[in-house]
Amino acid sequence: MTENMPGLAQVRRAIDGVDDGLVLLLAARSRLARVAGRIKARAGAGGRDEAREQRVRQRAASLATALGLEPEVATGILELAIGAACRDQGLTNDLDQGGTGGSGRMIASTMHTRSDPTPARAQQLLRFVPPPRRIAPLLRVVPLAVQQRLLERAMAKVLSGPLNGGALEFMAGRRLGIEVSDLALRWVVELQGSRLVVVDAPAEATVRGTVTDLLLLAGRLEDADTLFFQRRLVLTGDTELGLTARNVLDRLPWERVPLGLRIALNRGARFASAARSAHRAGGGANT
Ligand SMILES: C=C(O[C@@H]1C=C(C(=O)O)C=C[C@H]1O)C(=O)O
Repeated sequence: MTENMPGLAQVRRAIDGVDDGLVLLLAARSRLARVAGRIKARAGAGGRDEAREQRVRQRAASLATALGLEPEVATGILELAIGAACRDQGLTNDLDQGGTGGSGRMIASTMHTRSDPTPARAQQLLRFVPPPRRIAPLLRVVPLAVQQRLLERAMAKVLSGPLNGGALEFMAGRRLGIEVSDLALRWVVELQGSRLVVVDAPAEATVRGTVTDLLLLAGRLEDADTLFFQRRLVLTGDTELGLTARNVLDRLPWERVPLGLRIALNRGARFASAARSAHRAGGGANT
């Protein structure tokens, strides 16, 4: 059938050549990463370098955009390459409890869940977990005041360091919206004194995302840049306020968040993400 299309065979041969080149380049990258790993190990500084990984992703996304390629194509391939390089160096994706990285932060990578595949049986069971949009109507029976109090308490816990250290001063009198799209939840928070409170007023800037992506961000399993690049988190309204808030959250001293909460967020995010993958694999959409 394809032989009837003039020129197609030649173009496909050229595509094959490019694909071979891609694989060759990936093999070369893998060798170089191994050398980097050895150099770091010799210097006694083995471990993942989150900031470096972030720069790698950002460079690829910018170059791809400049070349008219979807940035996700480049970052997706690099994400796989970085994950493989880390596994090659024997680096794990687990919670960083102040170990090798030096920064004490947990490693953020989209590979966390993918490099730790969910066993087939668990995958089947996860499909029975209702997707968030089906849980949304149930949440509506939770009184608004209760929801607000829970959110205020969670923010006070997670953000106690920046709140007491004055890092959130820029939020004084400003109103930031948080929208969990698939749960149909929406809050507007404002800094009053040293407390973030939920208010009943329009937001100046809003961050919107699914519960799974927001949990992945809060649990540091994915970083804000990746989520914004991939438009899984969307910022609307006053961009400056939104970006400042995002940057502060990005620099959040994770090691100061109570360990129990860190683990709960991490587990919750992994669970939500695994359930989403199971739904997608099962043909579910928008979960
Ligand atoms: C290769 C290195 O090790 C890891 C792998 C990276 C990569 O594949 O680009 C980047 C940072 C490190 O987490 C390195 O430190 O450069």
